[in-house]
Amino acid sequence: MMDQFNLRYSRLSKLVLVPLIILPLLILQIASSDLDSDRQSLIAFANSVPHVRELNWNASSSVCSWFGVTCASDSSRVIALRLPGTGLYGPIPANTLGKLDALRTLSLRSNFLSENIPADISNMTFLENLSVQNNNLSGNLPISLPSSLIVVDLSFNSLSGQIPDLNLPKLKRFNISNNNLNGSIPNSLQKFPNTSFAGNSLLCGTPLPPCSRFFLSPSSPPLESSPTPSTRSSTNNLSTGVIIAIAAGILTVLMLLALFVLVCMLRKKSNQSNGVRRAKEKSSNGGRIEKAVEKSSSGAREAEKNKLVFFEGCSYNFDLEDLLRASAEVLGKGSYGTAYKAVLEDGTLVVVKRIKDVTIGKREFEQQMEIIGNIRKHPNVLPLRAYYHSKDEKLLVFDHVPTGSLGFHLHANRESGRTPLNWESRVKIALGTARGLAHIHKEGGSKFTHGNIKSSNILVTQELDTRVTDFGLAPLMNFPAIPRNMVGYRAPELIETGKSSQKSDVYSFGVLLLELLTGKAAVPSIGSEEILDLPRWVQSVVREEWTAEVFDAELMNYPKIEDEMVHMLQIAMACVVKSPDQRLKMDDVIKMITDLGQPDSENRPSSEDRSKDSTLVTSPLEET
Ligand SMILES: Nc1ncnc2c1ncn2[C@@H]1O[C@H](COP(=O)(O)OP(=O)(O)OP(=O)(O)O)[C@@H](O)[C@H]1O
Repeated sequence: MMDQFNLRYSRLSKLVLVPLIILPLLILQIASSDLDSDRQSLIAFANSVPHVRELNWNASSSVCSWFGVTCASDSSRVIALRLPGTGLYGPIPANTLGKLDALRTLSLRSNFLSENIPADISNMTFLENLSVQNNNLSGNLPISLPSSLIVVDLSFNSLSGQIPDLNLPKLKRFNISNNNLNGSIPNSLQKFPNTSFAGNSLLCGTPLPPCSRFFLSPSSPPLESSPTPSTRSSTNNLSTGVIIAIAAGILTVLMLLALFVLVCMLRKKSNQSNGVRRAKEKSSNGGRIEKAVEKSSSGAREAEKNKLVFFEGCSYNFDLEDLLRASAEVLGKGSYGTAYKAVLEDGTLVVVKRIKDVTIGKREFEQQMEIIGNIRKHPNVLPLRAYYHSKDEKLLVFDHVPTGSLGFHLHANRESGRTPLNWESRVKIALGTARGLAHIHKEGGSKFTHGNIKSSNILVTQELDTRVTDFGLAPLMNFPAIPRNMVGYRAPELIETGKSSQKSDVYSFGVLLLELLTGKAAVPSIGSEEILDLPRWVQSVVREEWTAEVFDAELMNYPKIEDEMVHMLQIAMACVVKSPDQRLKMDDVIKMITDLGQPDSENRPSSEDRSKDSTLVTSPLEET
């Protein structure tokens, strides 16, 4: 009896107890293998995507404690990955992040990620928040995104093609502004404001202006492609009288247009001659600036026939004779000629640039001077005060900035215990330069370029206010008009074609930012190391993960600036992207530098946010 009971008991215990013990173990094992697979995916991602900031994803520590990683409360899966502003470079490889199929939040904003958004993102069937704004992502949008998405931010990338009719029923926030998208906005996304789509010049339809027939919404009814029979017949039935009337109308409009253009041209010409004040001509020789001018030419004799041309708003009261009598000290020899500090007899101090190798004629020279001189006043731009043109001499007159150039402050006397340019000053100079350059671009017109952005052309006042100088001179020389002294600042397409553009100016500006960050010169100069290709050098250092070596040793003593430096590095690298169209625009640069160091809850989590309890799951609407 007892034996029978024992037998039954042992069978029962096998039936009940074994599953009771084994099942949880099995569940645990499955859970741990899921977490292990998440770990593998993250490691594969980190191994194939270079990054400026170290991630500290050690195989020995728990994946749930890794930087930027958040796990579910039972530590079974990775549910959030937040790596904003980490300096991630290059494409997001397929089969890495796409395998994190329990992810709810993916935030990779403000990096340098490029190429397509991988299609396997659609495997993340729980994804609620996708924030990849401020990268260089390109190509078409994936045709399907997880239907669980609540927040999608893809703004400030280079995405192109049409927006597919995505099935995102839960979507509450959507931003795809500032890309290269075209076509019409699908019906399902038309409920979002126009700021969600702005900055895509070829995008149309509600909430943007209506589409032409070439850009139909994937979900809107097709437009009639051919005229209706009634319109066709009415066209065919136009009487000869009507046709003659239309022809006469067109002819009148054309004549009026021609008249209008003629009047405009005459007006412009008279404005130009009124826009300048010509200085009184005197005829006297001898003076030290004149000696510099006279050496090789009959400049002084020519001067008698020519005039010093001042621009409006200039308060100088001297003439060519005064200038020629001024004492002169050479400031330096540049790509366009020699710059002198000239002290006039009444004590007025100016800088005179003697331009050589001008290959264009007088009229073209004057036209270019008019464009430069008429750029309106701006606190960050050094205005051209006057110019002089004769057969043998070409002179430009500027205000003197006694405190010298950024190049001087950054590179001179490094070894001799000087007071280094601190981080705050560097940010102020970067911002001033960006503002000055943006103003020059706007005022000069879309074809007008600075053409010679480099640290010796960024003058810095006592108060660290920036004055951008030496702009618009490249067209005075014939093709290829690339200043010799700007080797390390030249954009790849400028080297190739010899033509500067506003985009090649952005590239040079990016190199200037790298110069501010690294303290290394982009042109060979006395007392500085010869690193001529700063973008390439920085990229190689970042790739090898020697991040700390990128930054100027002089900056290392300032506390709590690492975040700002990394962010500035990102701005710089987004200016020196190889493809001109993918470079930042100066207005965006200004905004980004202005935002530097501001607590940016919308765009940047603070370090406290990053170290939050890994089990804390916040609403995706709050955690972009
Ligand atoms: N208005 C100014 N006030 C004070 N220093 C100036 C002024 N303009 C130029 N300089 C300084 O004079 C030196 C020579 O200037 P210059 O513009 O001729 O040559 P560069 O800047 O070295 O090269 P590039 O001619 O290619 O621009 C530079 O160190 C420059 O910073």
